[in-house]
Amino acid sequence: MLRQGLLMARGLCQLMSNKLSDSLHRNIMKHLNGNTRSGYAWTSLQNIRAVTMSPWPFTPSQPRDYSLPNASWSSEMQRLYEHYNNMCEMETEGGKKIKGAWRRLPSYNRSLKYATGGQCLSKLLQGKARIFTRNIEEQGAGFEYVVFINKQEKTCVCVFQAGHLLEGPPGHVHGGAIATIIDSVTGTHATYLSGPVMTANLTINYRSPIPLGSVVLVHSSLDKTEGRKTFLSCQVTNTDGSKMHTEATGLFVSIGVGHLLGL
Ligand SMILES: CCCCCCCC/C=C\CCCCCCCC(=O)SCCNC(=O)CCNC(=O)[C@H](O)C(C)(C)COP(=O)(O)OP(=O)(O)OC[C@H]1O[C@@H](n2cnc3c(N)ncnc32)[C@H](O)[C@@H]1OP(=O)(O)O
Repeated sequence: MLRQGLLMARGLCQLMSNKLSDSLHRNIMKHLNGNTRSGYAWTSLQNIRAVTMSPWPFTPSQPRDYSLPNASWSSEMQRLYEHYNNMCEMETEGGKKIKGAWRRLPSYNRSLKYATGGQCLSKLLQGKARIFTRNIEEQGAGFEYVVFINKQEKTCVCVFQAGHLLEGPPGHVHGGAIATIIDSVTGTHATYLSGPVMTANLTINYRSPIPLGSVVLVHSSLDKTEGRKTFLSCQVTNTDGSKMHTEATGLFVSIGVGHLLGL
């Protein structure tokens, strides 16, 4: 089972390798080609692909990239998206690459078929597994967010608009939803830095409530790495940075394919 998982993961990575050259992909390939401690390529794979990935392993059509603007995005959300997007590496019409420190991470709503769904689910339900933050179909109702990574500074920022289905205290965002976006952003950041990881510890201080429907920034930065451990800090602020909503620290431990396959 482990060998099969590794072979499928490696096959998929190779399919993508012509078009993928970022460090996240290199990180995953390094792990797949290395020992079994970190030999799988779950959700990270589709999250690093932009529009051109082919062939897609689930459906004949391209999957939706949830990190792109949609009609539910407020003008503030759109403005911040453009702000960071304008600092990303870009290709001009002449095919020339303009360097930018930032990179937008595409985001899809499911993991790789062979590495998701959970051993406790029937085959039918395994196919229905969806990423927690991307499973509300109504645009704007749940988590609207886009993640940008700064390769040079090893930092990460997420522009997050919290929809009406994330209510906790009246008119404000649920603490669990805040924890979810923090876990997702820092988990993605840790994966980008260290390859496949799982959250071992997340410590959260809620400083001020986040109004439902507002846009906030989720900043993640690397504190240190120690062997298999990646330590990150995270702050959630309003969009001009004048108000601290939430502070967190996270520990992410590098894992191998066997960990998720129950081996
Ligand atoms: C995260 C990946 C994201 C991928 C993103 C891809 C791109 C984006 C795609 C889609 C976006 C979605 C993003 C979602 C993100 C969500 C992430 C989650 O929510 S993960 C689910 C919740 N977490 C669990 O369920 C773990 C459960 N725990 C475990 O499985 C194990 O405990 C594990 C793997 C964490 C460690 O187990 P061991 O057996 O491999 O290793 P041992 O020896 O126990 O620990 C290694 C070192 O870490 C320390 N350690 C472990 N746990 C610790 C803790 N809680 N506090 C402090 N230190 C701890 C230990 O003391 C040890 O340190 P010494 O090497 O001796 O120095």
